[in-house]
Amino acid sequence: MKTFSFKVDPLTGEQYYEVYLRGQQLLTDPLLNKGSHFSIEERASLGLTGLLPHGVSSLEEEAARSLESYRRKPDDLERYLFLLGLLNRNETLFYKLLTENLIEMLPIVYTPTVGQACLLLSRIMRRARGVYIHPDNIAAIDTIFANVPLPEVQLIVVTDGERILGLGDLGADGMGIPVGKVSLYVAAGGLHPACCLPVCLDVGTNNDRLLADPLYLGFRRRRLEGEDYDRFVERFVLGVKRNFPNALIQWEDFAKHKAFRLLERYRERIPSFNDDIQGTGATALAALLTASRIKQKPLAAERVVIVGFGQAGVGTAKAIATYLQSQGLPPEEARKVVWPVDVQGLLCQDDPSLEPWQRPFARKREEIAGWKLKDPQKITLEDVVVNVKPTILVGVTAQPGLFSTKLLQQVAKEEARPVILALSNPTSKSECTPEDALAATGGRALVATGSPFPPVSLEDRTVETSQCNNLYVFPGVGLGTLVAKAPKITDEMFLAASEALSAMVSAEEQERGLLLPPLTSVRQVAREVAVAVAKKARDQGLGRLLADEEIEEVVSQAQWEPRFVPYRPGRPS
Ligand SMILES: NC(=O)C1=CN([C@@H]2O[C@H](COP(=O)(O)OP(=O)(O)OC[C@H]3O[C@@H](n4cnc5c(N)ncnc54)[C@H](O)[C@@H]3O)[C@@H](O)[C@H]2O)C=CC1
Ligand SMILES: CC(=O)C(=O)O
Ligand SMILES: [Mg+2]
Repeated sequence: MKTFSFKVDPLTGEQYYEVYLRGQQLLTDPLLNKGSHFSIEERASLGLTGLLPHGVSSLEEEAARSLESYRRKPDDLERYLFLLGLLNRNETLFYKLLTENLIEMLPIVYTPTVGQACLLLSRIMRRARGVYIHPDNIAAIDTIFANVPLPEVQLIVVTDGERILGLGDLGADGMGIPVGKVSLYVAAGGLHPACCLPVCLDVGTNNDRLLADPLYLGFRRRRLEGEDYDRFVERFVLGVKRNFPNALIQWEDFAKHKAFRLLERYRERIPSFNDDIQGTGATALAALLTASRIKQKPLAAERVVIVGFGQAGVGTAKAIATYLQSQGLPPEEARKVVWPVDVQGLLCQDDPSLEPWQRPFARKREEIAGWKLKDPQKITLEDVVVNVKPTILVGVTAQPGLFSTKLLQQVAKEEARPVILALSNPTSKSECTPEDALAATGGRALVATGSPFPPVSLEDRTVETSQCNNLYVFPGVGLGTLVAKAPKITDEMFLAASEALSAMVSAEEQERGLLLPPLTSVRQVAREVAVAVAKKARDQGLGRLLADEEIEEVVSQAQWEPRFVPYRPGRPS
């Protein structure tokens, strides 16, 4: 259902949209609606005469009006609803507002408020976005995709809602996450909103609260599992390949058992990646590379304890190992820098409950032979900290307060500049706050967190905390892969993303406590990451063979700025 086409006037070179909607229909189409910006000529030619007040506003004036309304909202959830309402009414205006007020609005459209919204989504949603695919409509997958009112889908963010941030199974209410991620693809990555599609694979939920809630809007059954689940996802992927042959798939917020399996099953078949595994790993590695510069100590010489060895934990471990191998370390040595901890404590090779993705990092029992342990059957996080003397501690468990003052003090006892990454989201799930980490380490820690935290005032200085969140990586990886037309996304492309990202942190920013570039530069970050990813793809023989300058040029050209273009009436061919 095409509603418009991009056009260029052959005589003047002017870009415009040929628009197929008229009147009220045009005003209710969020991609096309310009609100009070429609010119007098457009109002006449597109059936809008009399449907709008007299005044014609510039985009800047519309944005100023919206910002006033936004700031009148009493709380974050109301601000979220306002912004989502704007997105559903006038996308260009939404992105103008978001890009110009990113620091203020990011915590609303993304973590933490998006988590609060997902917990309530069936109760607060006013208009659905993207597509919902469930067992009762998967047979009509081609019809579902034909109903998508976008000219060409190139980017899909898909969830099945089973592990939404650290909040667990939220079923179809997890759709807030793909919607939020897509808004960053546009605001940071610069992808055009008309080519991004959020998708919910609503295969049911095992959340009893939702199943019992009469207002829950999702597929009210227990989750599809096993072969039925795999068949369902396969039908979705084949549908994507048939209908949107150039689209890239970003897997988001799946439960770990499915996430690892889907990543491996599809990564060679379709351009796709798992944001929680690979995007997080690449971002955490970038923060560690910056820390390594600050400490003037190579990453190979650090001892990294990763607590929570699921998607984000394994992704971070793999990113570290990939980097160290690129520096010449043999694979086994590279993996040994990481000490993996999960619910059972330190992961050891003789543990029969190890998951396949944990196994390569599990330690040999001989390595802990001399350790003093309270209970040799369970090597706790405290045991690991006392015996390994970590120089870097990474938390991805969704267990708030797991990094206690005592634990942090123990780390600081042995290391002058401990790196503490408390990456769990939303804010309420963080393993510790920057304030806790700095207080326990006498202000010596280099800290980053998954959700935003305010700066911490110490006696002699103020320390800022980077938000170490995959938002720094996924928009650029998506953009770079699409621009390169790469058929797959390799670990080396993610490594290139990490290196480009870390290289952007200036000495002055490092001085302020930042391990990643300031959030105000996310658009340049996406650009640099995209260029690095596209160059790496080319060097690996994937996708288009472009010179460096050509890659830089096509990435710049691909980044859309929120602005209105003129409309001319047309009929779909
Ligand atoms: N900052 C960022 O960019 C990202 C942050 N995250 C956050 O990280 C958290 C975990 O996400 P995933 O790794 O995707 O989940 P996951 O479910 O794949 O892994 C979490 C792991 O933590 C383990 N765990 C739970 N309690 C523990 C404890 N007390 N001690 C040790 N291990 C424990 C679980 O057994 C599981 O293996 C979530 O809060 C999520 O929001 C995830 C992706 C990106
Ligand atoms: C940031 C993110 O992807 C997560 O917390 O799941
Ligand atoms: Mg995620």
